[in-house]
Amino acid sequence: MKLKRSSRLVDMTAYLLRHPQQVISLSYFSERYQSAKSSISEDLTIIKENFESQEIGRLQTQAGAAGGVCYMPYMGLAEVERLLGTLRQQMTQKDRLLPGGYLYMTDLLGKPAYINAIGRLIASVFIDEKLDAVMTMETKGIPLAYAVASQRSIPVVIVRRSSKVTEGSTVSINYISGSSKRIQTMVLPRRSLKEHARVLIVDDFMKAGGTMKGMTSMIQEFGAEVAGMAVLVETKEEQPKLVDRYVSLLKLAIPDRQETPIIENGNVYDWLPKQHVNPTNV
Ligand SMILES: O=P(O)(O)OC[C@H]1C[C@H](OP(=O)(O)OP(=O)(O)O)[C@H](O)[C@@H]1O
Repeated sequence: MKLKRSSRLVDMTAYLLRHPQQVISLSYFSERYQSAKSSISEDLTIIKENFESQEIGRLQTQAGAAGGVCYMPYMGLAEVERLLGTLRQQMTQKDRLLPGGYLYMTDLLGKPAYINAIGRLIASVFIDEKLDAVMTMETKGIPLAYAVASQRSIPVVIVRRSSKVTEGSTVSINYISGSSKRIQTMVLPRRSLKEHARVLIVDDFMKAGGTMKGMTSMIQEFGAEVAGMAVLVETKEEQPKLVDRYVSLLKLAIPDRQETPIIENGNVYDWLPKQHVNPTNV
């Protein structure tokens, strides 16, 4: 389709936003818009400058025959602070505290606006990491895993508590879930991960870290690698956790006999890549 530059810029931007982390050749855009590569290159420079000034993401150019341009989403610091502030405000409600030191978050995990923003933030933290898959443990971590994976155009791998005849042969490991101090089982179909795959593990909540530790063991069973670990909320108690070097967006503290949870920022600011300057007020 032959478009004038302003329409080309809108269509190209929409195309890039719909194909995160995918290398798109200049030839593709040149044919799509029936325009010279030099015009396309100028267009991409305009988009890149706007993406970066508006903190929407990076537009990386890759040289060579298989080269092209790749949109890598990231969330700017101002948006990070707004998102964490909103989540803290939503979670600091008296009736969210559950027996056993849990926090009711299912309503928040079910809101696309929240879960997609949380996915974009976690993807921002790992923007410089090569990732082949996102792993989570059924059930509440699943929306979060898809939100992160969609920012990187990579698959989600869901670990279950028991094997299903509909998933073929499986690998099964036992782990101690710190929450319940009981030996539990994790199961993953053999087809899920290739050797040397780099896997980001995400979950909605971390108490003792046993579930996260179990998933790292599962990844090792497949000869794959843990590229990182991220949770939406960790508990301030149950320290030290059974894993270290994980990212947490928020931290739950439960003061004695107080019914209202205290929600603080987790360690995410320590993990944000260099283009985010750490705020002074956290
Ligand atoms: O750090 P740990 O002590 O291992 O606990 C974290 C677990 C517990 C909880 O899952 P559940 O609520 O048990 O299960 P589901 O997500 O299926 O509701 C949460 O989603 C993490 O997976």
